[in-house]
Amino acid sequence: MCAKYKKGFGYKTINQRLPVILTKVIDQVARDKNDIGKKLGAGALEEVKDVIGELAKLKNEMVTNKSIQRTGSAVWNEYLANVAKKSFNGIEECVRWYVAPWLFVECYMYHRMNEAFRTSTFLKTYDPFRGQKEEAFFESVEPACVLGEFVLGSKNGPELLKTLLEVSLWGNRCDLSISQGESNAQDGNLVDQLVPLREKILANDSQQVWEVLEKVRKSSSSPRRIGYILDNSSFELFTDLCLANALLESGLVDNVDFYVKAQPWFISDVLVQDFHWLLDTMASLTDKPVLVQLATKWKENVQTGRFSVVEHEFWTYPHAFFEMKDSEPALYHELGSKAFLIFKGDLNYRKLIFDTNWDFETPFPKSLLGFSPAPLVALRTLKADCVSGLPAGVGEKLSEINHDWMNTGEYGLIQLSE
Ligand SMILES: O=P(O)(O)OC[C@H]1O[C@](O)(CO)[C@@H](O)[C@@H]1O
Ligand SMILES: [Mn+2]
Repeated sequence: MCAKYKKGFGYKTINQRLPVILTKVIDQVARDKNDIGKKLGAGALEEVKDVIGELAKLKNEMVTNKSIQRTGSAVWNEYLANVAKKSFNGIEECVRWYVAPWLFVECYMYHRMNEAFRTSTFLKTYDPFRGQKEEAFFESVEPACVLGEFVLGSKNGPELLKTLLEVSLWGNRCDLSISQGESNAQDGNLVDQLVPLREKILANDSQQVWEVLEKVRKSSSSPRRIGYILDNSSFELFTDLCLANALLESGLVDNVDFYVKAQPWFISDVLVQDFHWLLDTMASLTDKPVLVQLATKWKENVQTGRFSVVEHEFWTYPHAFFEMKDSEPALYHELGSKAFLIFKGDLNYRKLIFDTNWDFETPFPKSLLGFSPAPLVALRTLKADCVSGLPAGVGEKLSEINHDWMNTGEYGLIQLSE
């Protein structure tokens, strides 16, 4: 899929969404300029100007449909060469913003943005999205308290697990990329919304997920460790922690390894510091005892290693996941050592199914193209126009009602591949 078809979501993304997102990054850096200068001195101030120049250049390349440029990253250059080889007779110059695969181009924008920061001296670890992520959590403190009370007051077992799979799924509606950085917090009590939302789950394997996890619980291999490939910070991360908490406390698994991005990504994606920020912030909200209680528990899990946070550059590469086995065999092997994997969100889903226009009814495991390090579940609200594994007729019916149904975040999936 690429951005050349004006009716597709790819076109809208390259033509409207990404320029807005990048402009906001430039504005943010410009706003932070004086602070950075005051804190770090004149050298830093000069550098901020250079970074803004780089970002403006990037925006110009995007809106004028220039060729995708090589960068300082061998991995990205090799991927670009392969895209050229596969679709453009090897001519890299022909790989332009509107004709290159959409997934590649969208990731490339964030890669180039990060390169501008990372190659600087003073702004190496600057995260232009930090403020938005933090604000998003403060906007969802009330729904988080309600959910926290629910989690603490519930009995472990299949019902709670299935409920929390849905909670974590709908947490994925709160990403800041779909809203181009505008506030997109959880609205109201999510637990109460679950029943009416259920009809929006187009494929729901939560019972089978429970059965697979029961097998994990009974298995002799110890410790029973799962990998949780996270997506967004703030309320979504809170829902993920609630699910992980239930997995531990029900005795289904012993350890949860959370995989996070190593660079600011798609605005709201979790970085290591976002993970710890959330726990520290919850612990500091003394007028919200339920959040303090959960933070204490989860910090203890981090200290004892029952929770761990792992960053890996692969999650900010352009590769589809079926390519991981060859391009990042060590990570594939590492995921293969887990008893179960949870993949969150739209971008991870697109990478799982190679961002391909599958027939709606193609079985989900088949659309993973051989990616199968361990049994896995995808929890994803649909925010891009690709999907697989739908029951007969469902996709066709929804297309008749609203041609944009795959891009709105209104529908969800809980899909298992054993
Ligand atoms: O945070 P998520 O669920 O991966 O969504 C990321 C965003 O990227 C996209 O996949 C592509 O732009 C959107 O559809 C979505 O807004
Ligand atoms: Mn995201």
